Amino acid sequence: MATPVKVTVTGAAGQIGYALLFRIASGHLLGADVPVQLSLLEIPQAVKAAEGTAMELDDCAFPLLSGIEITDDPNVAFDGANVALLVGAMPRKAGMERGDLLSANGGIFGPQGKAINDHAADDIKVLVVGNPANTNALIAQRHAPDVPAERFTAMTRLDHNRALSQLAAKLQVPVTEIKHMTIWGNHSSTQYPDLFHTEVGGKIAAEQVESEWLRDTFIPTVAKRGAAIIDARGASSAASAANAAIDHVHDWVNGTDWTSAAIVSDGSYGVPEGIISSFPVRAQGGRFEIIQGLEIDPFSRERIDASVRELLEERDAVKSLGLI
Ligand SMILES: NC(=O)c1ccc[n+]([C@@H]2O[C@H](COP(=O)([O-])OP(=O)(O)OC[C@H]3O[C@@H](n4cnc5c(N)ncnc54)[C@H](O)[C@@H]3O)[C@@H](O)[C@H]2O)c1
Ligand SMILES: O=C(O)C[C@H](O)C(=O)O
Repeated sequence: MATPVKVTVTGAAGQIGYALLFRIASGHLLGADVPVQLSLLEIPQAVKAAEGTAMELDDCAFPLLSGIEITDDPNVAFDGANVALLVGAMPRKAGMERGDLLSANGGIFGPQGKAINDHAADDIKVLVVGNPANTNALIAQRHAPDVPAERFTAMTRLDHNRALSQLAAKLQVPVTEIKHMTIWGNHSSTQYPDLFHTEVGGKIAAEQVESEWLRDTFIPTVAKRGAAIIDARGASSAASAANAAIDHVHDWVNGTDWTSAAIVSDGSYGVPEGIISSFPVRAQGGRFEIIQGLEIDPFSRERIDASVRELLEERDAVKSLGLI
């Protein structure tokens, strides 16, 4: 068998962790022929619960799972890691915005970024799920000067999938007929799900829906879906978040011609260089690249700029907290 790929999952005993680990171990993250070594990072109080999940993973006898290690030490957890899923962080409660979690969660990501810098494998790929995901990814990236910045990403794939599903329901088409969906900006209520480049049946989606629906229903439904889930479930999204994390890494590694991911900006589309913002991306040879050359209409420009402004405010807030 090939050498196993080491996948480190933080917050392994949490609700996303529980929905994620079994799918990684069964081959959905990297492919049905890629053996996986799992490394679970938890805080000391939750190590026992992570051990319980590991017992269940053992009991599945997954052919691709070559081993599981569990630790509360980031230096051990990230040692030799090829893929790191940074999930461990507090979820928001009803009435909070994700940005309200910055001071509670920001402190987690500096030490983890440094541990990745010092111990991870040369090909490390990092996906930050813990909220506020974009800015936590920025914190981690800034603590890892030896790792190429492009390896730090944050998750907007859940927003992308939500947008696909809402549009498919509206137009009564299968999600597979929708091409070129894009989420711009922050994984927050300012995000901009863009239907002006999305195509359904080869035609622009924005031209197939009423402009009021696009503005007053579609955008807010997608952008506030996380809060609606918390309201309905009494807990933040877990299985759909785990599914999106699988999609993000799977496509990053195996390639895609178009999806959404929050990656370090190179200044494209007027998004200031260095912040981690969602773009339309393709993946090729294990690298994301921003899809270039899209025309941005004034309606879209205003919304992209608003979300980017929020990212700049979050960056300045973590600067003043001494986190970057
Ligand atoms: N980007 C997205 O689309 C998206 C979607 C859903 C949830 N989230 C976020 O993901 C995070 C996790 O959500 P959840 O529902 O699994 O929460 P949860 O509370 O069920 O689990 C979080 C786990 O993280 C662990 N943890 C806390 N600090 C840690 C640290 N320093 N190192 C390792 N583990 C640590 C906790 O012990 C806990 O087991 C939250 O911040 C949530 O808001 C993001
Ligand atoms: O909304 C949240 O706080 C959880 C997560 O980010 C989501 O989008 O479901």
